[in-house]
Amino acid sequence: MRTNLSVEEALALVLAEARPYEKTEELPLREALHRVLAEDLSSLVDHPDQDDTAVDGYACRQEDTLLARPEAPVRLRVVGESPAGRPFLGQVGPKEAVAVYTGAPIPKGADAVIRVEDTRREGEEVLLLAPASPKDIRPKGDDLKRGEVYLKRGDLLTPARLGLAAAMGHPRLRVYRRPRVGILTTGDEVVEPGEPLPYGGVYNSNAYTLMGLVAEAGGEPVLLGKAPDDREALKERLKAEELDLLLTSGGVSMGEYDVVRRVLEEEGEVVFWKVRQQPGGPLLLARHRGVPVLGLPGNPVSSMVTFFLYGRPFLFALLGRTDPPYTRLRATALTPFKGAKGKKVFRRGILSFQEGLVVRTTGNQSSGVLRSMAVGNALVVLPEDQDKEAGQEVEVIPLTFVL
Ligand SMILES: Nc1nc2c(c(=O)[nH]1)N[C@H]1C(S)=C(S)[C@@H](COP(=O)(O)OP(=O)(O)OC[C@H]3O[C@@H](n4cnc5c(N)ncnc54)[C@H](O)[C@@H]3O)O[C@H]1N2
Ligand code: MOO
Repeated sequence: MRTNLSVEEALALVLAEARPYEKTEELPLREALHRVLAEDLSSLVDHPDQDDTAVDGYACRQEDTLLARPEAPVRLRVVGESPAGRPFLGQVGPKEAVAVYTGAPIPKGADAVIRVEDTRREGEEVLLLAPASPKDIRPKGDDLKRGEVYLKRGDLLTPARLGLAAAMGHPRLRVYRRPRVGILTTGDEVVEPGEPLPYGGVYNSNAYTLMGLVAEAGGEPVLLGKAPDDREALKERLKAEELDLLLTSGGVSMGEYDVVRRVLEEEGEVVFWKVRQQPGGPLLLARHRGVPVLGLPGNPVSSMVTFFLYGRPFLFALLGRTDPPYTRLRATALTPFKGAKGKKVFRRGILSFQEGLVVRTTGNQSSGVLRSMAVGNALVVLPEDQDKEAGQEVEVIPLTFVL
């Protein structure tokens, strides 16, 4: 077992646990939002499927219209119309025009379009007050070319990408199944909200913060409740759930892991324990029957921060996601931030934009103060042995994308 690792060493070991993940399913478009594509997607069509018009107006031959001016309009005969969805199938000859509507194919023979605002209609004729031009023609394949790959395996299906998949003609998409992430609570003092709080008791908040973070990271949270006192019962429980990652909360500070630790020892191995960081110093990585286990420290802030910094990147790596698990920005500190000797520190801050990015502290930075995570929207990263004063630049990791 390794111990006292740097954040970077610990993250590398966690990511090394991400084995190729092959669990996929096919979903209709309407169910695929925020899932991750499991295959490259190429377009089944050209879009537009032929040259079409980007404006309402008249399609004609440019050479007929070159001299058109408001004082000397050019007169063309309107031989038909081509609304979107009902294309004009004839030919546009010299001195002829076809009324076209945005999205309609350009009829054969025409090579230019004039906007309706630059024309005057007189019965079967149209007067052009300016020359027609090809600039409002969208060439075939301008947006999508048949056979070309526009979405990649590992791409998160955002609303725009879901629309793009639809535009390419795909009714169903092969996506990764959400990795199943077990959340196991430990601690005799921990009780469920709704139960009476015993002397020295604490309500279980970690199960719910972790449930939310797992879902946000694309996983399927599997709430396993509190670790039973009985080793065999815990083994059966874990076997039945077929997990891709197991999170435990609490009981890691002095390596006393009770039932959980003994099950891990009997059926698995501990890869590392303790990282030079705060909060989250006592983080533990283990393996249990091929499933990586992150032993998250019980303090509410520590369990959230360690999941965000290690669990979330693990899930992204597992699915080969093309977007990063989090971003790093630089902001000006509005308040001082205290570092720690020999440890990388992650303070909670409120990040906002005031001519530039600025960040201020959420107040009490104790690992037991969950409010700091609820009020804050970013982690302020302090390298080992470094305090930051107000006015200095700091590294920040946004926790949400709403500032
Ligand atoms: N002698 C030492 N004591 C501690 C050390 C140390 O190095 N030496 N490390 C401290 C650090 S740092 C942390 S973080 C915590 C980690 O503790 P554990 O992972 O062992 O967690 P617990 O002791 O079980 O609980 C800590 C704290 O969190 C509360 N808790 C636990 N589970 C939940 C839950 N599901 N929901 C809400 N709150 C929970 C628990 O009541 C405790 O207050 O250890 C330090 N101690
Ligand atoms: O490292 Mo512990 O996570 O401060 O509270």
